[in-house]
Amino acid sequence: MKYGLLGKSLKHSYSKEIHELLGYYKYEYFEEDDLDRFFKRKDINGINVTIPYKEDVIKYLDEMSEDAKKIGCVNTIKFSDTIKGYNTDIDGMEYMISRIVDLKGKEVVILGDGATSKTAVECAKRLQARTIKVISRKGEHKFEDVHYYKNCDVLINATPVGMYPNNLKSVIKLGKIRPKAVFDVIYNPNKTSILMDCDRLKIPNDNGLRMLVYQAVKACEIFTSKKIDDDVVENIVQKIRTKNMNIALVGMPGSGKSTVAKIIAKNTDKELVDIDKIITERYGNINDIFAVQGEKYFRKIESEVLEEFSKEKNLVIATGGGAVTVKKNFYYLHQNSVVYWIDRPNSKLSRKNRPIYKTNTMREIRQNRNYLYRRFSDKYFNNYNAKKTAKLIVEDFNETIYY
Ligand SMILES: Nc1ncnc2c1ncn2[C@@H]1O[C@H](COP(=O)(O)OP(=O)(O)O)[C@@H](O)[C@H]1O
Ligand SMILES: O=C(O)C1=C[C@@H](OP(=O)(O)O)[C@@H](O)[C@H](O)C1
Ligand SMILES: [Mg+2]
Repeated sequence: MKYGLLGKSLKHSYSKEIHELLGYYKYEYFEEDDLDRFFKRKDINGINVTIPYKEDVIKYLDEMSEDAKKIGCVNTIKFSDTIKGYNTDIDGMEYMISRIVDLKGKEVVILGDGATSKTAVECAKRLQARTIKVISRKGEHKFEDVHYYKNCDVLINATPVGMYPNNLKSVIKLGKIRPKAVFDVIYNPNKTSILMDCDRLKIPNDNGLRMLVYQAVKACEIFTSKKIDDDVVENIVQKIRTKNMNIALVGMPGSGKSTVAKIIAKNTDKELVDIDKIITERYGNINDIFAVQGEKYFRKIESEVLEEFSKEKNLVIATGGGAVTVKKNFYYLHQNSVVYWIDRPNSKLSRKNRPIYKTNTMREIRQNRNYLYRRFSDKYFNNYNAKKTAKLIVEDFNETIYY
């Protein structure tokens, strides 16, 4: 019995993890250049199909489901007496959307015109949207004209722009359009720049993880002829988020970020990334950097290191106390992290080896930064006792990533 995913570059896929959590079979990755060769294999029972083969596989099929025919894309194939293609992406998309908004009678704008966009169009039709506009780079309606649809109800990003490792790229700016709900089929990073802007503007949104898990569950049902509960979907979504998302700490210099982050890493399977430590390893002592090249240069390299690490997964990130003074660091951090502000009273803050306290008093720093710590963080904890703080943060993280 062989099950797996057919595609070209599958390093970052979550499919193996999802299917194996379902527990019915082992799941392999088939990275193939030659589809003729693959479809000659006799040992395959079921596969999922991903970029770039969702249309290319059609010629090898004996039958197709109605949805697959309508969309013209196949993401699931069952091999029995015949080879039958299905599209369960559309079911995943329906699940993702319908948890948040009823599409009936709504004006929908879809970004992109590739395979996922075709799925989104059929999904919007199935859910009885009033109007469906596809905008793309080269099509009839263009990304730069997105402002024509300023008052649309629902926006769906069906492009891969902004997907890891090209984090924070986006085909449109949300300011030009004010939908009432937004969906992004991307799930790595957890939040694309569009979704972070939605959070800021309190626009309901979801990323593509639920769609991904749900399409896998529907594929599994096809493979095994078993019915799987929606609870299982939510359970897997939570497990993947717990494993993939980061915990990031911000707060005053000397408030215990490095200490608490170390304890969290010890007590979870998350890897510790102390931004100051990496800067020291790469560029030398932080006191010397402040003394020789100055604070501005330090902020530049701090941002670069933060950008590099904060798009990775399953980390505990201890930031330096001044990370909040650079605006773009907000986006670096929030794409994959729940951000915690930890604090201690001024009298308890450590000054040792902290060049920032040479040029500014503690009061000044607090005055300049407290509102930034508040703005940057999702939650606040008084770091009264480092072990306790670490424990409370992990508990909170496990609860809050479930949304
Ligand atoms: N809750 C706490 N109680 C007492 N000392 C603490 C606590 N948290 C951290 N410390 C101590 O404070 C100092 C600064 O901690 P550190 O983790 O380096 O802070 P930051 O990374 O925020 O600058 C260290 O000596 C650390 O052991
Ligand atoms: O607050 C700041 O401006 C700084 C805090 C330090 O990190 P800690 O907060 O870990 O002390 C370190 O990044 C650097 O000395 C600058
Ligand atoms: Mg530190």
